[in-house]
Amino acid sequence: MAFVTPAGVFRRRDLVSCDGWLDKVSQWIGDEQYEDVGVDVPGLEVVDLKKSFLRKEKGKKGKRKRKEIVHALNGVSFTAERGQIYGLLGPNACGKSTTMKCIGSINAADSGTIRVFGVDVSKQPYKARQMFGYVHQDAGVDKILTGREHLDLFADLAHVDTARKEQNTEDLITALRMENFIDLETGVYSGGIKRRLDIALAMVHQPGLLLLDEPTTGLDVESRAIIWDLLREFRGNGGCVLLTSHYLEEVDTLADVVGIMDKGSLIASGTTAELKASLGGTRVQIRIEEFTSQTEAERALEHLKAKGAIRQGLINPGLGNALELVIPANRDTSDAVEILLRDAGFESMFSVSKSRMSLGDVYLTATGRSLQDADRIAQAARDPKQTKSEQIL
Ligand SMILES: Nc1ncnc2c1ncn2[C@@H]1O[C@H](COP(=O)(O)OP(=O)(O)OP(=O)(O)O)[C@@H](O)[C@H]1O
Repeated sequence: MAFVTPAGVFRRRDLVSCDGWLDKVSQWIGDEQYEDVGVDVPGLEVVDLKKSFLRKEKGKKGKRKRKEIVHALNGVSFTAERGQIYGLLGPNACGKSTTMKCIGSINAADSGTIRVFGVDVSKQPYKARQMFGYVHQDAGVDKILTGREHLDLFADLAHVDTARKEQNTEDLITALRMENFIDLETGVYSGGIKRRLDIALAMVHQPGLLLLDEPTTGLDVESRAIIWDLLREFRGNGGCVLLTSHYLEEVDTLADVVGIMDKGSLIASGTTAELKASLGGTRVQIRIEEFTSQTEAERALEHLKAKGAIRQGLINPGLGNALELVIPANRDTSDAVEILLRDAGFESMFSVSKSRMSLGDVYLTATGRSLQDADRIAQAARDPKQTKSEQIL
């Protein structure tokens, strides 16, 4: 686990074992980190970001190790303004965390530019870190310290003066409703409370940009609602947020602008309303039978494709092999599809439902896969050893 603090990036082992660590940190921070920046620059600018990894597979005795280059980011560009939540959406392994890690200066990008409030992250990392707070994908708190001790430590690392530290700490404890937990060792915290503390740690030095890598994955409903409220308040005060998520609903609800990532590239971006409107079609779900066989569902889908009746379509095994279809705007929607299916010998439908486009449909239309399917494929392709080493980091 890495802690990203304004003073640098540290591993958990540094935190527990390094004597005199704070003194060392003090030498690394200069006063220039605290200079004000212009108010007109965007919170975050990412230009043509590229990053590849060399993935090495450990060979068995006597056998060669296999090496493979993974192009995690293929030139990603986007801008997030102040007072805006920018949601990065995409399946496993599409490059969301790598984007975050490059912005957060955990990974060095191969090429491209990242500016946080106008400050180039690769040229002035310490200054940039003063301006953002980073919440890692996995909870990054230490078991042996209390929540308050963590906050104290992180505020000290950022050289927050005592009065401001006390005020910020109290504000965050109240906003995240942590009063009953803050003086307990974090070893006894539930996942939701740990996550709330993680967010408090990222905000204790009052950054202008928050980088949140899947902040609510697996959280209870209460913690999620509390975090959402805090993010809305932060945005309302002019803060800028970059958020990655697997949850369509979260991005749809929170984000002002959404970037959809696939295979290391940003394939679409805009407000959720713009993205949905750009599709200009209708979403239809058809269940031929309550439980349609895979063969019959495939035959029906092929028939609709051959007739040019749909723009995208897939079979949903989780719903009795239902057909999930995107029908172009100029087509007469579900009735025409039903007639075509009847022509192909499918007598009556178990159910037919129409809806407006969702963010999931935007993804489906852009990639030809549902987000869930893309997740499953990426999960299967991912190297388990590398995944483990990323988790340890
Ligand atoms: N340190 C690393 N070494 C080798 N490959 C890596 C490393 N970090 C990431 N990758 C690879 O880069 C690609 C993008 O990974 P990344 O973690 O950015 O995806 P993601 O979209 O955040 O997925 P998830 O939601 O599962 O975290 C993946 O193929 C991943 O295996």
